[in-house]
Amino acid sequence: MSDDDAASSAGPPVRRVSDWEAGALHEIAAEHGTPLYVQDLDRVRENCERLRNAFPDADVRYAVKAHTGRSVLETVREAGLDAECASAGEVDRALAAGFDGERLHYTAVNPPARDLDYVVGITAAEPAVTVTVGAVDTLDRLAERGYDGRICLRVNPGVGAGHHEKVRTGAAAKFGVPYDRAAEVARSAADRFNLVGIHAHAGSGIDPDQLDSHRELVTRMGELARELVEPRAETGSAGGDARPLDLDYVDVGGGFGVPYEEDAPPLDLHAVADATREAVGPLPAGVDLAIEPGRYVVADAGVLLARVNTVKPTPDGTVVGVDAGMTDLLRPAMYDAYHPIRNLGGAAGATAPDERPATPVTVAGPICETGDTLCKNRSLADPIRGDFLAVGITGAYGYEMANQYNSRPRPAEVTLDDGMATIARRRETLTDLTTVERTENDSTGESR
Ligand SMILES: Cc1ncc(COP(=O)(O)O)c(C=O)c1O
Ligand SMILES: N[C@@H](CCCC[NH3+])C(=O)O
Repeated sequence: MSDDDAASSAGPPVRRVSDWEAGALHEIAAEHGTPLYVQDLDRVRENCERLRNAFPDADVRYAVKAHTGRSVLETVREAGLDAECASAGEVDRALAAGFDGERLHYTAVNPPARDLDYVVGITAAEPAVTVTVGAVDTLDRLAERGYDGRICLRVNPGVGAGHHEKVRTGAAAKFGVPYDRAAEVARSAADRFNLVGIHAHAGSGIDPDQLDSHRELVTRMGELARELVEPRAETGSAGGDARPLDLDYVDVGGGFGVPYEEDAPPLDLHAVADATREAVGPLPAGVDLAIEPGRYVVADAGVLLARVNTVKPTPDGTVVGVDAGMTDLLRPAMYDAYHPIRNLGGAAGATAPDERPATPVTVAGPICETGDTLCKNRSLADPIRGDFLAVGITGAYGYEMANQYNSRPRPAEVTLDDGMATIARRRETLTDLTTVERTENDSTGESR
């Protein structure tokens, strides 16, 4: 089946910023103010369905870090996906959104003691939360806490991919046990814990031209799974240990890219799925394929609405000041990431944006940093003070990376469900900025 066929049941392969209904966004912005994230749960559902169509035989785990909002987690759970969590906080959110422990995978990267204590603690009540471990020290720290639950071994496959060097994890030494030690560490882990799987993740934002790296990673993981489950004596790990292990899955990570540029082609998910199955090769009986996409599920389900407050001609071109900046959407400042921007109009008495000339502009936020721009020298329908701008493809790693730098309260978020807008996360207030600070009457600061 091609992506076009799948589209009939799960919508088009990507939703562009031009596909959003301007009138509806105007109404939402007028009611809730800006900056404001809007997340469409119907689109999240479509994306889940598209993934399940493309990978019907795989366990699909949503990488919660992309968007942790409760209604998004509930939507993903109802769509039948499991959850991959990066911290105790994400596990807690997923449980609160109704995921059963057995549908949760906690990927522990240099985990703080507090996170391990939490997960070991809840495992008494939620026996099947799986902890994915990428270092022998982490195994030891779990054993010290009496953990005897499900373990997955994170492997560093030595091959990475992704939209920016800062998000290529597959070859970064921080992540996982080096590939050539993985079999030995897996066998010793199986002596102490219930080892159920192996895992690797190439990185985030894998575009069509990086599929070779994904393929290489998957090939290595398929080979490792066979070596562990169906060892031949001569392929035993160091010391000649060739005991067969009993694994449930090989998780080849997430990272499926979405097109941010207006003219970039969408990933052909069915081609990715075919390449994945071919690269992993024949898996031993009882071993399933697992994937853990985040961005693909939520990115094009979201837009960020901002309002133009300043239009300034300068010798370097027109600078359009808006009320959303790098504290609301960090990706352009952090990765030079491109997000499409559409002028929705709305300035009092002004003509509709499609009747205005296109002008090259830099869109800058309210933060006291030169890098606080959402785009540079981009052609937009001539912005006028009072217009609303829609910044597209912000549903993944948008609100999640928002912060309070410059003492700016985080923005609000509205979800759309069957077109109905509901406030999902209220706008922070100035009071929220200081709620964790010690006061004169509070000697420890810990009770608040
Ligand atoms: C371990 C792990 N799994 C899954 C993901 C999801 O990546 P993406 O949102 O690009 O699909 C990430 C993020 O890079 C990750 O670190
Ligand atoms: N935060 C990154 C993705 C990193 C995913 C975590 N490993 C982004 O916005 O593209």
